[in-house]
Order: sequence, then structure tokens, then C-alpha cells
Amino acid sequence: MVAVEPENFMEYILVEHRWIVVLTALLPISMLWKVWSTVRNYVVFKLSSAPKMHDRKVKDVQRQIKSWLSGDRSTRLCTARPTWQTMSYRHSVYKKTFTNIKINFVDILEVDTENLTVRCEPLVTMGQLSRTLEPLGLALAVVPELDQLTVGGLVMGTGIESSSHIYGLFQHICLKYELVLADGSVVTCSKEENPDLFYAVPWSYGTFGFLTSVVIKLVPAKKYIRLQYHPHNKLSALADQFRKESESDKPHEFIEALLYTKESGVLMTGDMVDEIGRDGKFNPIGKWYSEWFFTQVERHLRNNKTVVEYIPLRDYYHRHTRSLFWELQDIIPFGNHPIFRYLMGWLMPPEVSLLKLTQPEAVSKLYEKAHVIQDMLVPIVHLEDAIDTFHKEIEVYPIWLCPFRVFNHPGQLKIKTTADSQMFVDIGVYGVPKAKNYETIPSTRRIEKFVSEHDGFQMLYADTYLTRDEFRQMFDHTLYEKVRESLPYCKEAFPEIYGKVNRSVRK
Ligand SMILES: Cc1cc2nc3c(=O)[nH]c(=O)nc-3n(C[C@H](O)[C@H](O)[C@H](O)COP(=O)(O)OP(=O)(O)OC[C@H]3O[C@@H](n4cnc5c(N)ncnc54)[C@H](O)[C@@H]3O)c2cc1C
Ligand SMILES: NC(=O)C1=CN([C@@H]2O[C@H](COP(=O)(O)OP(=O)(O)OC[C@H]3O[C@@H](n4cnc5c(N)ncnc54)[C@H](OP(=O)(O)O)[C@@H]3O)[C@@H](O)[C@H]2O)C=CC1
Ligand SMILES: CC(C)=CCC[C@@H](C)[C@H]1CC[C@H]2C3=C(CC[C@]12C)[C@@]1(C)CC[C@H](O)C[C@@H]1CC3
Repeated sequence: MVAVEPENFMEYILVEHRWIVVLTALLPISMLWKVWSTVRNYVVFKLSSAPKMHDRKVKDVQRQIKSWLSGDRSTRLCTARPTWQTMSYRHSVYKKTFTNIKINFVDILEVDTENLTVRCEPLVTMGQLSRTLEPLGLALAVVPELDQLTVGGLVMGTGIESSSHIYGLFQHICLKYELVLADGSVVTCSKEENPDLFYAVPWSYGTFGFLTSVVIKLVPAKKYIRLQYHPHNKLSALADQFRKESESDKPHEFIEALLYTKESGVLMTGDMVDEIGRDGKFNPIGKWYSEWFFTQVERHLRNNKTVVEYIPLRDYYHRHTRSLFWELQDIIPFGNHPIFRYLMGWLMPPEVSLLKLTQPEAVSKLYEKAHVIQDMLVPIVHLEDAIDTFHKEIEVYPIWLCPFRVFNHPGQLKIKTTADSQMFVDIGVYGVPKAKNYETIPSTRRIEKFVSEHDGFQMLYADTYLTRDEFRQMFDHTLYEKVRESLPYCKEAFPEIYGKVNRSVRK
């Protein structure tokens, strides 16, 4: 294990007992923030004032860009969203040198219950959407599970969830984008209108223009998820069932798996239902006193029995939010203790933004040396090989496995098949590596090499150590470059994607 020596008493407290700051300051502030934003969003949605304000806000973005155009254009452009607020793991240093364009687009604009679509602004969060849509009996087809993820970030980056084996990534459920481009014009794009731009926007990290609204596909929702837990003690058996369920002609609506050791884990298959059946018990996992989801799942592995549970819909969607997958156990070691849960569970979790904002230098160094946060996306056929490699190089458990479909569309995610789509798996590793030979850069580089050689992709909210050439091999830049060439001032205003995600611009 790598140790990082704190330099003074304060740093020692912040590194070794970070929970003190989290409990006394971050949790109460987070709660105030949640209450305020929930009430504010509810009122704005009920008053329907957001659509009227939207055009005015778009004009304000155009005004800011025109002011940049009329200057010497010596700086590039990025959003003014402070880097501590984002879910990307590090702070983006370019925010300090680029011209920051204010995009206060925080509202849901319209829910079309007939055509099953929602039009919303880019700073709308997943929590805000699921809260608004649930009473209408609707849900996004893909709900990336952390409450604070934003529509804009998920479009410009990427989003994935346990329904992605049917619907694909977040980009695949987006029907239309509205953007303000570097020449100050407003464009909309969809499969039919400006298709090149439409297909190039996902994974572009804000390097074509500023997203101002998105139309997203909805699905009818029911009250509960009937979730079936299938424990396995052999990786090959788990992987076979995982592939079979994901690629089935009539798949379950939700599929994910958690691995607790290299050979053992629990596969979960779920479907929406309106009634609680007699074949399983009701489990409201989102209640403040409930045990963290990943430890509940581990119990099913220990009991080694296939069981069914009925989980309220929103509790299921945000099942990994209260424990930030399993990341909170390192920050509040007693966070899952029953006494803590009953007394303080209602304050959980602290906002990721505040954790980022208050992260001391020593914690950053510790995370840099002895903590992995990565999601690697590989074709599902390579699942076992990938787990072997991750075990050898990192050895972090639990591992999150989420199947997803990549459609054969133009854009940065080129799949090597002529079929309509290809099934992939997201392998998410978050935690302290136990592999003896673990060293951040060489180990991550070897994992990246494995992923590239197996026609996979790296999620770019995490640290990437790919060189520019390797990056361009992993992500097809053909359409991306064609569109950048065609848009006036685009190359002057925005760096290429690598310029926003490589390690040297993220501290
Ligand atoms: C403790 C704390 C935690 C935070 N955590 C997060 C976080 O986790 N994630 C995150 O994204 N942000 C976070 N923020 C910051 C927040 O996103 C920004 O302050 C944001 O700009 C404010 O959004 P708001 O909804 O509070 O809007 P407001 O404060 O109401 O408005 C901001 C501006 O936009 C205008 N405006 C707002 N809504 C509309 C509308 N519908 N039509 C027209 N104009 C409008 C207002 O007039 C105002 O000028 C946090 C802030 C604090 C203090
Ligand atoms: N389950 C999942 O799918 C999960 C996904 N993630 C990842 O988290 C990230 C999303 O986090 P979030 O905090 O929401 O987003 P961020 O603020 O981190 O934004 C991500 C990128 O999108 C750009 N962007 C965001 N909004 C706009 C806009 N309106 N116009 C132009 N560009 C924009 C940002 O540009 P700029 O730098 O200029 O601000 C930035 O480069 C994604 O990368 C996603 O892959 C993380 C956890 C879970
Ligand atoms: C499901 C997918 C695709 C990804 C999940 C990723 C999350 C586990 C991470 C996204 C942002 C991460 C951050 C942290 C933990 C792991 C994430 C939530 C911290 C809270 C860890 C503690 C640091 O001090 C701040 C980090 C901010 C980002």
C-alpha cells in the first residue's frame, strides 16, 4: 500500500479523519442545497416559466459569444460551470485560461406525454428528472444513477445505466440538440436535420458549441422494479448468464452485476411492475435507514440463493447514489452502521461537488497514488479476459458490470462490425488497488492498452494516460473533423477533444 505523509496536524485530520469535516460541514450544507434546489425546481416547473425564459437565456449565450468574436479571439471558450461542481474526477485547468461562457440552463422545459419526450436544459440533473417524471408515470429510457449527473455532461461525455443493453448509451436516447455555435448562431440537429453534427456531438466534450437544450426519449414507468438476484461462485458461469441475458431476444429491462472477488458475484435482472408479487419481499432501499445497496447485494452472495425483491422505482434508479457506489466507505467508514444510518442517514450522501471543493492537496495525492476510478468499455465477448487483466493490474472489488449496446451510428464510437449494433460491457473499478505491482501510470497504461487492443473505449470523466495518437486510434475522428472544418470559427474557439480530457489539463 502506498502511504502519503500529511505535512501538518490539519492535513492529518483531513486525510485520516475526513469524516469529521464531512459530518459537521458538508452533510448539512448538502442537505440545505438539496432542499433549496428541489423546492426551486418544483416551483419553476409548476409555474411553467422556464420555456419563456429559455429564449432569453439562449440570446444571452449568443451575446457572450459575439462579444468574444468582436475581440482579439486570443482565448478559447468553455462553459463557466465551476470545475468543482462537475462529476469529472479532476479539476479542469483550462477553465482558468479560457473565456468562460455562462450557461444558467437549469430547467425542464416541456414534458410531452403523448410523444413520450422531455425537452430540458443542459444543467438539469438526473435526480431532478426522475423526481419530476415519476408522478407522471414516466422515466428516461436510460437514467445514469448518480443524482447529480447533468444532461449536458452526459451528452457531451457519455452516460450509461442498467437499461443500456436495450436502449444504448445516454446519447442513443437523445433525439434533438439545440446548440449555440462559435459564430453565435443557434442550430438544432437530429437524425434528419444536420445529421453530421447530431452524430458528432456525443463524446465531443463541448468542442462544437454550447448545448442549450436536448429532447430526450421517455418510456412509460411503473411503480416498482422486480429485481432478481442470481449469486455465482464461478466467473465463467456468471459471464455466460450475463451475456445470455444481455443478448436475449426478450431481455429483462435492467441488467447489472457486482463482482466481489475474481470468481464470485451477483447478477441482477429487473423489470418494472405495478404490484408487489408474492414471490419476494418489498425492499425500499432508498430509505435513510436502509443498508447501502452494494452490501445488501453481497449478502445475497453469501446466502447463495436466487431471490426476488420489489424495489420502488426511484430507489432503484438511484441505488448507487447514497454510497456513491462504494466510494463513501473510504470517506465515512461507519456510514453503513445501523446507528449512523438511523441518526444521520437522511443527510446522505454529501454532494460530490462539495467533496471535490474541499479536497485537500494531501487527499488528492493519496487518490493519485493509491486509488483507482475508471470505467472501461469492452465488447462483451472479452469479459473474462478483461476481468483477468483488471485483477492482475489493479485488484479492486466490488467491480461494477453493466452491459450496453453500441449502435452502428456515425461518430466517435466506431464499432468493428457491420451489424446494427454490438453488445459491450462497462467494467467500473472504484477503490484502493490491492495488486502488489500497482503503480498508477504504468498499470493504467497497461489497462488502456488492453482496452484499445480489444476494440474498447475508456470513459473520459476519469484519468486517461493515452497519448494523442492512441486517443485518436481509440475514438474515430473522421466525422468529428469533417464537422469541425465545416463550422465557422469552431477550431479557433474550441480545442480538440484530447485538449480537454488529457491528464495535463486535469489536475
Ligand atoms: C452548497 C452548494 C452546493 C452546490 N452544489 C451543486 C451541485 O451539486 N451541482 C450543481 O450543478 N450546482 C451546484 N451548486 C451551484 C449551482 O448550480 C449554481 O449556483 C447555479 O448557478 C444556481 O442554480 P440555481 O438553480 O440555484 O439558480 P438560481 O440561483 O435561482 O439562479 C441562477 C441565475 O440563473 C437565473 N435563472 C435561474 N433559473 C432561471 C430560469 N428558469 N429562467 C431564467 N433565469 C433563471 C437566475 O435569475 C440567476 O441569475 C451548488 C451551490 C451551492 C451553494
Ligand atoms: N453512469 C454514468 O454514466 C456516469 C457518467 N459519468 C461521467 O460524468 C460526466 C458528466 O458529469 P457532469 O458533471 O454532468 O458534466 P461536466 O460538467 O463534467 O461536463 C462534461 C463535459 O461536457 C461539457 N459540457 C457540459 N455541458 C455543456 C454544455 N451545455 N455545452 C457544451 N459543453 C458542455 C463540459 O464542457 P466544459 O469543460 O466546457 O465545461 C465538459 O467537457 C460525463 O463525462 C460522464 O461520462 C460519471 C459517473 C457516472
Ligand atoms: C457508473 C459510472 C460510469 C461511473 C461511476 C463513477 C463514480 C464512482 C465516480 C464519478 C466521480 C467520482 C468522484 C469521487 C468518487 C467516485 C466518483 C463518484 C470522489 C467523491 C472521491 C473522493 C474525492 O475526494 C472527490 C471525488 C469526486 C469525484
